[in-house]
Amino acid sequence: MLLDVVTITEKDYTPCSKANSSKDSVKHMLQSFKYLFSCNLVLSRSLSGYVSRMRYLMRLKEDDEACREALKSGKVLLYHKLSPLLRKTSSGYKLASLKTSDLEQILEKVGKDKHIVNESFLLGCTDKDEPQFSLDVGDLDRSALEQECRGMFVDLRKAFFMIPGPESPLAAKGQALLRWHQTNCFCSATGQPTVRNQSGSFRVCHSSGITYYPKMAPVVIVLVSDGSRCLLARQAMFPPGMYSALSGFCDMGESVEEALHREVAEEVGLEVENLQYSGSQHWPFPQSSFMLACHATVNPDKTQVNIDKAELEDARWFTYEEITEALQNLPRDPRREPPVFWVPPSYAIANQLLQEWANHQQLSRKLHGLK
Ligand SMILES: NC(=O)C1=CN([C@@H]2O[C@H](COP(=O)(O)OP(=O)(O)OC[C@H]3O[C@@H](n4cnc5c(N)ncnc54)[C@H](OP(=O)(O)O)[C@@H]3O)[C@@H](O)[C@H]2O)C=CC1
Ligand SMILES: [Mg+2]
Repeated sequence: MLLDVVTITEKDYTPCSKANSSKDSVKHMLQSFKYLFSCNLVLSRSLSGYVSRMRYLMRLKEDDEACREALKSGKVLLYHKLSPLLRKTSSGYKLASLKTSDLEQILEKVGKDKHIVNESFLLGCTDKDEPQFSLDVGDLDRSALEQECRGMFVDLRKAFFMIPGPESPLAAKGQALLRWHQTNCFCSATGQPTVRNQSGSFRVCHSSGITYYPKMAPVVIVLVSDGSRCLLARQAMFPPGMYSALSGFCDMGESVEEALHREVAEEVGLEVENLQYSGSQHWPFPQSSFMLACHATVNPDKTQVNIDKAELEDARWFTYEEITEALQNLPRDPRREPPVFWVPPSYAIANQLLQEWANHQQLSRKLHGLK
């Protein structure tokens, strides 16, 4: 089924959609399909299997005893001071996912009480219906653990370059949940300790009765196009040569559209139109952000950028050729000298926006008989 859908082309869609769809919306539909698949929303999976898995996870979040039971037969992703444990395989590195019983033995070998596994937080469920958890063992000896686990703890940013793409969201989620619990141990109203439920889906202050749920900060990210070029910017803190789409935190009370118009106006002094939603992503750096990604256009006669130097070091328009070259030229190896101009890697939603923009440009060039 996956192959059937992915090989549908714009041409295939055009006859049945002529009556009510423009070519742009057909392209957008195709992009949305590709995005669904890249997100691993596995449509071929039977609905009942997916629904029962979600219902099972829901029960684990609500029922502490059921969650404790699930942990016994589950898998745990181990972190050390928020760095995930990776294991070498024949083809590279993978996130290490330890059986709870194996982890208990490892903990005993390094002289720790095996019951600290109960401090794990529920992350989800594998395709084989195994519940998955995350646990930070940052107060234990790192090298002793690495030896016992036959792996190594790697900073998450570096780990993203090493692990297979589909594992990145899970590694990020594990870290985000751990960080949230580590930084929300006290009630902001009473200063009293908060207590987690077994799954870690919330913390409660028994003194004030306030329940705290894990939080993400909504961020808009937008790739602005003038029809033939796209606008990228860099902050002084970015690695040398890296440019990305414009982004910014939503203010309290703002809609995505308002945040997006405001951020572009603030950062580069332009007014955008034709907003088109592309997708979303949880982003763990530096704290949990919820990235909402869109495309937008500006009038090709009004492309003069006026940079807010407090926020951005540079912002400029890039051609289709520059973008396609940068997309093929990702610095996979952080030890190598980066190219003069490069863009965020494939695990970042900025990369998805650029891929979509390049595909769109390629199609419209074909339609206009250009190379
Ligand atoms: N996944 C992806 O493809 C990409 C992800 N991003 C992420 O998007 C996020 C936002 O982008 P950025 O352009 O820096 O944002 P902004 O343009 O809003 O600029 C950051 C400003 O927001 C302040 N700030 C920090 N945290 C928050 C918050 N939770 N709510 C409101 N304001 C805040 C900062 O203050 P101060 O620093 O002074 O404390 C700083 O002044 C970053 O976390 C970045 O990593 C960005 C581009 C690509
Ligand atoms: Mg910004």
